[in-house]
Amino acid sequence: MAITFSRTPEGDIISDHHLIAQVLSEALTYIDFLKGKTLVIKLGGSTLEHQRGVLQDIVWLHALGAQPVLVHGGGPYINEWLTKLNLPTRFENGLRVTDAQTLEVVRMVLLGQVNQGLVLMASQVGGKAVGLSGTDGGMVRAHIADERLGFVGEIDEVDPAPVQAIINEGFIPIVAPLAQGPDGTCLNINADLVASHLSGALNAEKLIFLSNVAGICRSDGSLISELSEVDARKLIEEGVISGGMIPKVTACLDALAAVSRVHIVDGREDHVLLRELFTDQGAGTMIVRS
Ligand SMILES: Nc1ncnc2c1ncn2[C@@H]1O[C@H](COP(=O)(O)OP(=O)(O)O)[C@@H](O)[C@H]1O
Ligand SMILES: CC(=O)N[C@@H](CCC(=O)OP(=O)(O)O)C(=O)O
Repeated sequence: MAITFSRTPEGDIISDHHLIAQVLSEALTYIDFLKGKTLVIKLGGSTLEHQRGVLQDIVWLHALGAQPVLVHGGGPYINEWLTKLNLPTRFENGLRVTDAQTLEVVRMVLLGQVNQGLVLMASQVGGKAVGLSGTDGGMVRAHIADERLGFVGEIDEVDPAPVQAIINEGFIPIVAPLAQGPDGTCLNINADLVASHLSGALNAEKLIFLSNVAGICRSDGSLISELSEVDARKLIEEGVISGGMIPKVTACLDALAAVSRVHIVDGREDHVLLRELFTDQGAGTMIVRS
């Protein structure tokens, strides 16, 4: 193999071999640290078209000894099916207004289409995944908090046992955001909130949101690399954080009670998970306790 040479920003000449050794030694510390640690990764519906690359990284993380748990959304896919069926799409503060007919579509799309598609894709990239939703084993229990939103749940509790059993058997759990209501009904839950509650219940090391933006941005579009709880609430009040970013940031803030590292990163970027987890500089926006 031919060795090529390049210059560092400081002007020093280094070889490819030198670079590879540098990257590996930086990564090895993180690889060692993440062994046996639970990582909850939320893949937004906005980013599902990049699922192959994301799943490849997740399968590698699993092979390296970490315990990744994937929670997925599917908002745009639900919208697409509602349009095909001539049903309306309506959101209030980033949450879907869900009547009985909409709930049927939500269940079919999230479980029948998105969840199963992810499980099959994980297998295509060499992993073994098991798909489930919050209704399985009564994992996510919720109640209707606001009648105006219809069958949308507010989470009461999460029992991590079904996901933990899947992890213990050596599989990667892939979770759809549905919940059991008080009388055994099915409720629609925003996937960001499921990811946040599940990360707390699993005592996860990290919670990472993959979305279709570089991270949280200011009103001029520039990226905020670190955001405190107080500033996050201010940006929501000012309307700088809006739409689907509201439940995401709310979920991040809720998670901070139990999980010390919460990130929002750009799921469209190749290997963003590996960059976030295995390099010193990280990626996207990190939300920190005030
Ligand atoms: N301050 C902000 N910074 C970045 N994105 C924002 C902000 N406010 C609103 N958004 C919107 O939030 C969207 C991400 O939320 P959402 O569409 O629900 O994604 P996902 O499907 O990944 O959960 C972005 O595409 C962007 O349009
Ligand atoms: C109550 C509520 O809003 N549920 C979401 C569930 C899917 C989701 O969260 O998908 P994203 O990650 O793509 O936003 C919905 O019906 O769209």
